[in-house]
Parts: sequence; structure tokens; C-alpha cells
Amino acid sequence: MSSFKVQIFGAGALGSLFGALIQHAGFEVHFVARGKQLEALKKSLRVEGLRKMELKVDVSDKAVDADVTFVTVKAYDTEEAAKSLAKVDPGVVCSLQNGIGNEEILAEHLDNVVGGVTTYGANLKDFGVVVFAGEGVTYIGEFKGKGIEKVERVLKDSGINVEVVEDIKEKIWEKAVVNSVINPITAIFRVKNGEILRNEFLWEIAKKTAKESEEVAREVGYEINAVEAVKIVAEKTAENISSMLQDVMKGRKTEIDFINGVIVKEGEKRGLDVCYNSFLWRAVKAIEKVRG
Ligand SMILES: NC(=O)C1=CN([C@@H]2O[C@H](COP(=O)(O)OP(=O)(O)OC[C@H]3O[C@@H](n4cnc5c(N)ncnc54)[C@H](OP(=O)(O)O)[C@@H]3O)[C@@H](O)[C@H]2O)C=CC1
Ligand SMILES: CC(C)(CO)C(=O)C(=O)O
Repeated sequence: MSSFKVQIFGAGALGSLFGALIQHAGFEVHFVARGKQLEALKKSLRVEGLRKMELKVDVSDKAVDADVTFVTVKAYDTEEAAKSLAKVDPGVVCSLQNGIGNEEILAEHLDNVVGGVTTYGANLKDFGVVVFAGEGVTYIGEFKGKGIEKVERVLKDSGINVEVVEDIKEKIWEKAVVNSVINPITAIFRVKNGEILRNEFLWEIAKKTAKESEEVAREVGYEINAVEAVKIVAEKTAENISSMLQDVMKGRKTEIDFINGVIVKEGEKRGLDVCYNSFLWRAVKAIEKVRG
């Protein structure tokens, strides 16, 4: 069992899955949660789906000292998470979040930050019960300070597929470009990911948005074949209900500001036409307002 102490800050779906896999591998893990999820985790953490396990976990609503901390809150909670972590010694802090800007926020408050993007899939069946829905790959890369080797060790020893990349921001942008298409379209039209490929009208909207996001990413410095990337992901996750549609169905805030919102801002700064991203951004914000 490793001597590293690991912290999961934001033990919802993804955090509970990663924390369970890491604890099951023999690491000491502290989970940080709140509300009904916190109360449920005080009793136990159950994993279903691709792996089945039931764990007693160490959980609280406060950050603690650790050697490695994974941040798995939604992007709109990153600032609060960073401030909480800055009050302790969280060790090296690795974001596994979607959206653009999380690592920048963490780096404003913390000394050692590693960027991360994961294609693992998890959803909460109930408080304290996480479904391991899909096994993918987790890309990590240096962002600020040191400690990436500890993050890699924890993930590798836990059997989590991990790849260290030179430029983690390229992976973050690649995923955000895909999310900028699939997430809002599925959320607005209330369809599973695969419908985007089957419905010729949605596919036209998807291609236009993808090309727009690709142009912004290129001007920022990243070359992405967006239409092809969207096609591949939509095919692979055809039966998925996207995270944004899940949030809308639950009447929750979405991460649209950290996906299409950032693409619009970066595009407008460069005088680019971002009308599709702008419409999708505002349409989802309107849904949030109506349902909020
Ligand atoms: N789920 C997945 O399959 C994947 C998710 N991601 C990304 O990972 C991130 C997390 O996603 P997901 O796990 O689905 O989201 P969840 O909402 O399930 O998990 C986030 C958890 O963090 C909690 N939280 C937020 N702030 C605090 C705080 N200050 N103190 C304690 N708890 C806090 C939330 O509580 P509350 O509910 O009260 O807000 C929630 O339980 C997102 O960026 C998502 O896009 C990326 C790939 C796959
Ligand atoms: C890749 C995709 C679209 C899978 O559903 C996703 O990342 C999400 O739902 O947030």
C-alpha cells in the first residue's frame, strides 16, 4: 500500500469513482463532499457498473492535508474549491474537470497544479452509489510547480489508464471543442448523444458549431479536427445522456460558461464569427434561468 495520502475534493460522481478505485488499490483516501452526498458517504460508498465494490470511506465537508488532491467539482465551483484547499497543505492538486480555465483558477491559489482530462464515465445512481459507466483514459500534464510523478503513480497503481502529455491545455481544448458541440445540442433538444448523428438538422448545427470552435482553438494555438472528433465521440457515446442534459433534467446549473462561454469570449477577442457558440451558450443560459 502506498504511503501517499490522497484527497478527493468534490466527491460526486467522478470523484467517488476515482476515490473508490484509489482506495481499493490500498491508498489512504479522504473524500470531501457536502449535503446528502456527504451524509450518504458517512455510511458507505457503493460502486456499480463496470466494477462492483462497497467501501467504508473517510469523508468530511472540509479539505485536509494530503500528498495528492484530485479536484472533481463542477467548473463553476472551482474557485471555492481552490480557496478551501489553500487553507491546508493539499500536496499536488490535479484537476479532472471538464471546461477551460479550471487549472488557471487553481494556480491562482495553489503552488503545485497538474492539469487533467478524463474520458472515464460515472454517474450517481443515488447518493452514495456511483455507477462506473465507462472506462477511458486520463491525460495529465504539468501546469504549475511540481508533483506530477505522484499523480501518475497514484493513478497507475490504482489501475486507472493514465497518459502524461507534453501540453495538457491542448487536451483540455480538444475535449472542450467536442463538449461545445455535443453538450449544448443534446441539452437543448433533449436527445442522447447519438441523435446528433442521426438527425440531419442537428448534424448541420453540430458541424457549423464544430468548425467555429475549431477556428477559435486554432487562433488560440491548437489544431483540432473538430467535426471528426465530434463524430467519433458521438458514435462512441451514442447512448449517453450528456452531463449537460443530465444537469438540465435535474434543474441544475451547467458548465456552459466554461465551455461555449470561453470559446465565445476567446473568439470575440480575436474578431472571429462565433454566432453558433453564442446562440448555444445563451440558449442553455436561458434554460438554466427558466428552470432555476
Ligand atoms: N461524471 C463523469 O462521467 C465525468 C465528469 N467530468 C467532469 O468532472 C467534474 C465533476 O463532474 P461530476 O462528478 O459528474 O459532478 P458532480 O456534481 O456529481 O460532483 C461534484 C461534487 O462536488 C461537490 N462539491 C462542489 N463544491 C464543493 C465543496 N466546496 N465542498 C464539498 N463538496 C463540493 C458537489 O456537491 P453539490 O452536488 O452539492 O453541488 C458534487 O457532489 C465536472 O467538471 C465534469 O464535467 C469529466 C469526465 C467525466
Ligand atoms: C463526451 C461527453 C459528451 C459524453 O457524454 C461528455 O464529456 C459529457 O457528457 O460531458
